[in-house]
Formats: sequence, structure tokens, C-alpha cells
Amino acid sequence: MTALPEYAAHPTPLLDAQRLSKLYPVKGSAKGTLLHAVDDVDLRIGAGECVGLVGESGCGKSTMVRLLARLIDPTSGQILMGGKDITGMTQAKFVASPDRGRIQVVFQDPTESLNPSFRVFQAIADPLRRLLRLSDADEIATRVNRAATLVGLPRELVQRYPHQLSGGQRARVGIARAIVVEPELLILDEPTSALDVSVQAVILRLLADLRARLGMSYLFVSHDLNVVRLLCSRVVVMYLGKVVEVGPVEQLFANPRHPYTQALIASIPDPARRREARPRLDGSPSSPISPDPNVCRFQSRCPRAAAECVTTMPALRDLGGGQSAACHFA
Ligand SMILES: Nc1ncnc2c1ncn2[C@@H]1O[C@H](COP(=O)(O)OP(=O)(O)OP(=O)(O)O)[C@@H](O)[C@H]1O
Repeated sequence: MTALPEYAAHPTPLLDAQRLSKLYPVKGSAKGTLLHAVDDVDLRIGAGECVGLVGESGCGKSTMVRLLARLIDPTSGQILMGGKDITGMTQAKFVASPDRGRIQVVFQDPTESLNPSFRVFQAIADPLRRLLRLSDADEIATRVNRAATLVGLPRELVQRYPHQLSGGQRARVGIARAIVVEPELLILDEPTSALDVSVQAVILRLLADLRARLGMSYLFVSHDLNVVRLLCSRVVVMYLGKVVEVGPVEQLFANPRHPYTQALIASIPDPARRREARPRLDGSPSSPISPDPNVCRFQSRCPRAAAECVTTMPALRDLGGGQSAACHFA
């Protein structure tokens, strides 16, 4: 796919994937039949930029994540990190290279990515030892404690095992493990989909805060367009292994060009329609605290018309301070 004009805003991208492909043999089919899990994809992420990657299940998002983090080798194509080709070496060599710490991934299910026999401290210290080859105990402790504080993990939890934590706390440990090596790019692969809705909102706000504080770039992979709209400035839409549309988030939502993007946006639940269909429980249209969990309690003070509210997650609308910190229009 040729570069689109919006890339011009990032002339020297932090990450520049060029014509990236990953082909898998199809089991049970005629010999030589290949599945194009990722098919000739260009993707650029600017320094400090938050890019959303969306698409339906099976379109190739996770394969893209694994390729970009060099967890698997591409069939063809190049990945440049700060202008340096990181596909020149095999995945096995990349793991041992200093570039490994520049890209970190927060996976979907924190439980799966945490070693059950590691206490939280060990879990966060592990990438420092493995990727940065640190061995000084004081330096490791300082860095682990700093990362734990940044993600809001209380000190007393640092000596616990993963099974002694809540889902939200485990998610924080997963994020701390990723940021402890101070990556330039954080890839978030559906980071909240395994969490309760109320915890999702808190973790999304934490991620937004961390990006603002640490200046990292994010690739935010999600099937939830509302969340992508809240957090990202640019969106990449994948369909059947290909990128079919790229654009600034508001432009893409206002004027989707590709039929698949149009269908994705049309499938977003319309909160305004739900509100009309459902009678107010207290019978009072002006009640400041809505009993309807699908109606934002800050709606009366919101500069946007109710129909324009992008947030369908009730808890995300309810983060306090008169207007949600995560609200796109706050
Ligand atoms: N190791 C593999 N071997 C063979 N096929 C694979 C492999 N990994 C992924 N695929 C196939 O590649 C395609 C893309 O899979 P991928 O997991 O990247 O999609 P996805 O968009 O992340 O889906 P989901 O949102 O459900 O995780 C799918 O058809 C999948 O079956």
C-alpha cells in the first residue's frame, strides 16, 4: 500500500514497516497452499504517536504484533526502528540484541504472560536482567520500584505471586514489565479485553497517563473502535491481512472511505438510539445522576450533543472530575 498524506506529519517514523508479509502453510490443503496472514503491509508510527490497529478476528492483527515485536520472522518485508533495519537479523538473534528492549508488548491476558512461580518483583525485574543484562541488585530494585509506582502498584503487592492479585493488578504488573526497560514503542494487544468493564476503564486511563508522562509511542490493537477513538490519533484498518484504510481518527470516523471501514463504523452500537428506546427509571429527564448505566452522568455538561458521544462503556464515562479524563471531548 502506498504511503498516505497523513504520514507526512511523521517524516522520520520511529517504526517503519515496509511491505511486511507473513505466509503460513495451510494444513490439510494441497501442498504449497499458503495463508496470507499479513499481506504486503506498510505501517508507520511516529515518535510519541498513538496509532490504533483495528479489524475483525482473524484479519492478522496479532500476527502484525508478533512481527513488529520480532517474535516471529516475516516471510518478506522490512521493519526499520529509528531508521535501523531490525529485520536484518533472525528473530533468535534479535532477542539477544540491545534493540529488543526498544519495543515491548503488553499482551491480552496478563495471567498467561506472567510466570506463576515469580513474585511481582521478579516478574518486573526479569526483563531488566534478560533484555538489558542488568545485574546490580540496587539498580534493579530502584527500577522495579519506579515502574511499580508508575503503574500504581502498592509496595505490599510487590512480594505477592500472580494468583494472589486481582485481574486489574495483574494487568498493572504486565504493563510494569513492559515499561521497566523504558521502551520507545509499546504495543498493546487488546490489553483490556480480559478485564471487567470497570477495570478496563481504569487501565485505559493509566495507559493514557503513562504515554503522556513517558512520551512512548503506542500501537493500540483492538476490535473496539470506541476505545481506539478515545486513545489514538490515527487508525489503521486491517481486513483479510491487508491494510485497507489509514487516517486521522476523526477523519476516518467522519468519512470512512473503504466499505469495510464503513461497515465497522456502522456496527458501533448507537448510545443515542439505546437511550430513546429505554425509559428513564426515575422518570426525570433532568436528573443529574442517571440511573441508566448507558447514559453518561456528565452529559448535561458535555460540550457535545448526546448523539455524538463516542463512549459506550459506562464506566469509561464515569471517571469523575465532571468530565471523564478518558473522554475524547473532555
Ligand atoms: N502459527 C500459525 N500458523 C498458521 N496460521 C496462523 C498462525 N497464526 C495465525 N494464523 C492464521 O493467520 C490469520 C490471522 O491470525 P491473527 O491471529 O493474526 O488474527 P487476529 O486479527 O489477531 O485475530 P484475533 O483478533 O481473533 O486474535 C488467521 O487466519 C489465523 O488462523
